[in-house]
Amino acid sequence: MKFAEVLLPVPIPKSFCYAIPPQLDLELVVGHRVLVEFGNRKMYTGIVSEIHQKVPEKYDPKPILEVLEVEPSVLPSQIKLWQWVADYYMCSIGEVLNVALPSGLKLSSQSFLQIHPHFIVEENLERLNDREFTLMSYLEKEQTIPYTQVGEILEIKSPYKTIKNLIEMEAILLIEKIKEKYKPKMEKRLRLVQYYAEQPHLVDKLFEHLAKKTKQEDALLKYLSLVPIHDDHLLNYHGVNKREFLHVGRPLSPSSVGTMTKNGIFEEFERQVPRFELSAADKVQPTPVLSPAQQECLEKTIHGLNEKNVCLLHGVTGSGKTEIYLQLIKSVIDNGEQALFLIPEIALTSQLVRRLKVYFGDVLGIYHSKFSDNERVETWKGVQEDQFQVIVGTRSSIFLPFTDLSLIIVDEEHDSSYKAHDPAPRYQGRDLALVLAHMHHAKVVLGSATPSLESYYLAAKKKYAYAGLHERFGDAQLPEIKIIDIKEKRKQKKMMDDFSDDLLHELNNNTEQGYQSILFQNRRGYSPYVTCDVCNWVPSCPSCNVKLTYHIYRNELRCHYCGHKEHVPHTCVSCGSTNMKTVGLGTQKIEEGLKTHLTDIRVGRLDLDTTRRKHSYEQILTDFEEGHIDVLVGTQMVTKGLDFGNVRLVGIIDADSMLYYPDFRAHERAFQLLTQVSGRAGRRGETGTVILQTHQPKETLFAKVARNDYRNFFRKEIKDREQYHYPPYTRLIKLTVRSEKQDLTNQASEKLARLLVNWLGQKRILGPQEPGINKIRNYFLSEILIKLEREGIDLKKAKGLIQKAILQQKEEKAFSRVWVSIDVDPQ
Ligand SMILES: Nc1ncnc2c1ncn2[C@@H]1O[C@H](COP(=O)(O)OP(=O)(O)OP(=O)(O)O)[C@@H](O)[C@H]1O
Ligand SMILES: [Zn+2]
Repeated sequence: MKFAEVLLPVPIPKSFCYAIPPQLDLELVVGHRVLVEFGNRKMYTGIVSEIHQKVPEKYDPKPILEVLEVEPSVLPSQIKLWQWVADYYMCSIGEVLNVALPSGLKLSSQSFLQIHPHFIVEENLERLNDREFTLMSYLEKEQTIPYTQVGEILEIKSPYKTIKNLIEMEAILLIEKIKEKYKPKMEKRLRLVQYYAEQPHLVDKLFEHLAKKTKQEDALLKYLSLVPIHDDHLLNYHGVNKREFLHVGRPLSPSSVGTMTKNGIFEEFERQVPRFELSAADKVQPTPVLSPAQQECLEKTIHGLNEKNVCLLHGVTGSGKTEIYLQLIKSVIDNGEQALFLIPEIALTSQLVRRLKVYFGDVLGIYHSKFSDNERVETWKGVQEDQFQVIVGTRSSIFLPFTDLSLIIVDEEHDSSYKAHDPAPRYQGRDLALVLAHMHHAKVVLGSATPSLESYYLAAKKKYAYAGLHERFGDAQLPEIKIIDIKEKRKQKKMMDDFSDDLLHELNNNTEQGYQSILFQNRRGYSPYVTCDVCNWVPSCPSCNVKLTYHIYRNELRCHYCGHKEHVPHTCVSCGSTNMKTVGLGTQKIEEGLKTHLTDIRVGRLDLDTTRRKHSYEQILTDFEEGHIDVLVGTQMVTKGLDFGNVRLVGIIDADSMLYYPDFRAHERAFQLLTQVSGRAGRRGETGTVILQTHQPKETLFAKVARNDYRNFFRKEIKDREQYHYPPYTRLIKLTVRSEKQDLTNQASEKLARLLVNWLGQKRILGPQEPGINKIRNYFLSEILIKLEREGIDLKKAKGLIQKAILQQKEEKAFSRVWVSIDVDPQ
């Protein structure tokens, strides 16, 4: 008898043993998706992680019900990675599986039954017992029913036997019904019938024919101006988007165009809208020629990779790091191997994909959290079957089934969106990329204009190779950064609301000369709210301990943690006064202010509120790129890798708030953000300008940003980290204790902290303390921070003790409704 260890998507840190029925014995291998029963009548898709002959001692294993595929979807190397993630990030392998595997590959008790297409109930009445007959009649009526309903229909507890008989009889099929059906988006297009397109002289005849029908003539003219078939008749093949043809530019009469279609001049056809539209011909182009400085940097990188496997590519903003990545990826493709190009969450734009598609064509696959299940499964299969040699994707693409990975590029490696928060595993994509590479003997390039302190530290210690690129591509220079003293300006009455005279002047000037500008406002920790002018009462969220944020357009208050909304109160709940006023400074207020001070300027806004819908982020950037927006106001979103040649001015409304964020990374973040946003200015041709407004013009960090002096920034920051025992000198693990009662949370966290102090020592435990926001979604929170040394400590043992402490506490009855989440390397 053989057994299989099966991984299930449940938060229990182990695999589960199932018996392999004899008929499945030959086909089953590690990595297969199988259907199993778990708990009471629940069915799950599991992944076989091991096949063995050890008979379980304590229980009688249930059998595997089905093998769901011929070729396994998961590779043994992936299971190894999942296990690593579970161990390092202190969660169950089931939780990893849950994040790693696209939902399209996870069948669960939500599976469906359906009549086998060849089975006719009337002809088989004698073979069916009563129960089976009841179920089949039901199915004839309903077509498909969920597995979970079968018990109810038959009024029995465990319906599996009935189902199994019916499957064996080939009376029914078990199917995986995908919740979100993949519907390709179609568009209606229009083109000349091929007959005319191939013989342009006939088109001239056509004009004679249409001489008195001006509307039709008009339509034909417009078509020919859009699709110059006289130059190249092949252009006709793609035709034009029908709706745009009718309504964009000179409008046409739909009925005339309809007549022309009826008369066989135009023809309509449908085309699937590509997920990322390609503008150029779908031909693969040669990668760009590198400048001498880029070439040198490329050679240094290759040399570095050969020596150390990991290379930090530190290139100033606009230096053309992407072009260097392209060369590296190109040689991977030529060798017939795979490359993974990781980018931060928001940076996956059609701008970038278009750029890459042009060079790599069909071997480029895309993987994104915003894709539907089916799209993700498509990419998954494409990687496994070697259809894709290059994957560009966000952090979850680390979990794809690579067979022959030889290079990983982590672009903007400092970006905090590489870190996953909830749910577990709370992994750091950059760090995990290094682990994945190690498993595949692949190389890693970490690229950034503002490297994370950790990566630069390791490069300085010669653990990583280092390749610098200190100049911008072409003749472009780094922008000139002007520091403006807000306090001084106020004194001189030269502040108009939030704008200094210099900023308004530059904005005006820049726009008049036909250039574009970006205005950055870091809203984090400094958002607009409503307050009572008499008693200072501020409305807050009923379920979270936070102030509500004011949204000017809808004139309402919103909680940014749970989404709660309410009307702006007219009277103060606390003192009854009617003097309610708005305070604070968000992107919305900047946008409004700008419109009043510079009336002729077209302003756009890019932040969480304007980009909630699936394509709105793209849309705003396209509008900006096409010049429909003069000034783009935004949060951190405007800082990430945007490459617009026409931007010459960047304004930073208030640089100070970032410095005081209660986090040991505050200075690092501020340096990175300010440098990155400044780097959007003057990327081609004329040198850009940055106006940085602050109340502390003497702050040395700003001077370092202005001089682009990463090295001195690093020197000071790393000293502080060493002195106060923070990463990269230590490792942090953050525990968040959570319950519905404040007392209970406090008791539990204090007790847990005491236990940890006993086991790990006083100096390694900080807290418990209430976080700045101590109540979210009706749960009260408390945090414990554990600091572990980098060296000379048994990390595995320490983590084991932490887990044991949490478990031990959970077993106490008083704390059964307390939850503790673990965040290793919090960010
Ligand atoms: N060798 C080259 N040939 C042609 N164009 C280039 C070359 N190198 C860079 N460029 C152009 O210069 C601009 C900046 O390059 P890129 O976006 O790769 O910079 P980056 O280093 O990624 O900057 P950032 O860190 O600011 O995002 C791009 O528009 C790019 O197309
Ligand atoms: Zn809330």
